[in-house]
Amino acid sequence: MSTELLRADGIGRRFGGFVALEGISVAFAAGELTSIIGPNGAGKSTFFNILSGTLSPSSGTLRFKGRELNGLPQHRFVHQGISRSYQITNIFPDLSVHENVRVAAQAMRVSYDIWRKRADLVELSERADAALTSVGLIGKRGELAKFLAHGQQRALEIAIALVSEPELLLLDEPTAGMGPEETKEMVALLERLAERRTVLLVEHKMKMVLGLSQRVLVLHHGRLLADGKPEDIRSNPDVRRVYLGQSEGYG
Ligand SMILES: Nc1ncnc2c1ncn2[C@@H]1O[C@H](COP(=O)(O)OP(=O)(O)OP(=O)(O)O)[C@@H](O)[C@H]1O
Repeated sequence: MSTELLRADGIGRRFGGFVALEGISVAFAAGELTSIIGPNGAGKSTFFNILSGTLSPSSGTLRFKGRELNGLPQHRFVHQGISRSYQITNIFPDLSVHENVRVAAQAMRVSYDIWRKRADLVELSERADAALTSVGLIGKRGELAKFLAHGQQRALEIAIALVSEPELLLLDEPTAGMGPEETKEMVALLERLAERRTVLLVEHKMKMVLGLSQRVLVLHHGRLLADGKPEDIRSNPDVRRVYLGQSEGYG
């Protein structure tokens, strides 16, 4: 039987008088790779931001391994075991690849001790390298981040999210801006990452999502339109209707 990791109950979000999300109830099992899709403006980012602690819900409850998360700041989500990547590049271009991840590891520390022992710094460095190995960037550790190709920069963002060793990894459009070749490499990376942890991602590329995910949630107008295995989503008439006329078809 699969263990429930994250549970959202009746999640809603308003922006002024506008209802961006309403009544979303969904539970995520440990070990699954789930994708959230939906047409533009469906509420994907809003929901993703709520699940990662970047945004508070206006209503509803969020629980991680049974513990309520509502009201916790985002760094506490990270300490609970939930880590996210950012779609907007969140890296320091003039730092090396390794330094980018090490800085993230350092920032995770609850308190900063200026008399930190050398052993601690070595440990941070090793953690950074382990995260870089996980995303296939260890060979680039000494390069300045700004010289990485776009796909490699996206992989670096994921390494930054991985350095806290999260149980739940949330990825915001990991293949955004990528061509077919880079997308293929990212999909292979996501598959590898999902072997050892629970992954939840927001994506626009429907064909890729259906090939990669074990489960797909479809949002539409701030509500959960469909929730199921890729094959069920592919044949779901409601999903087909909302995607009709969109440039990103089923492929
Ligand atoms: N800070 C905000 N203030 C006001 N309205 C917002 C805010 N953030 C999102 N919205 C509105 O909420 C709705 C859902 O937005 P959201 O960004 O979550 O959709 P999305 O599915 O991620 O869209 P896209 O695929 O275009 O990124 C949209 O109508 C958007 O205009």
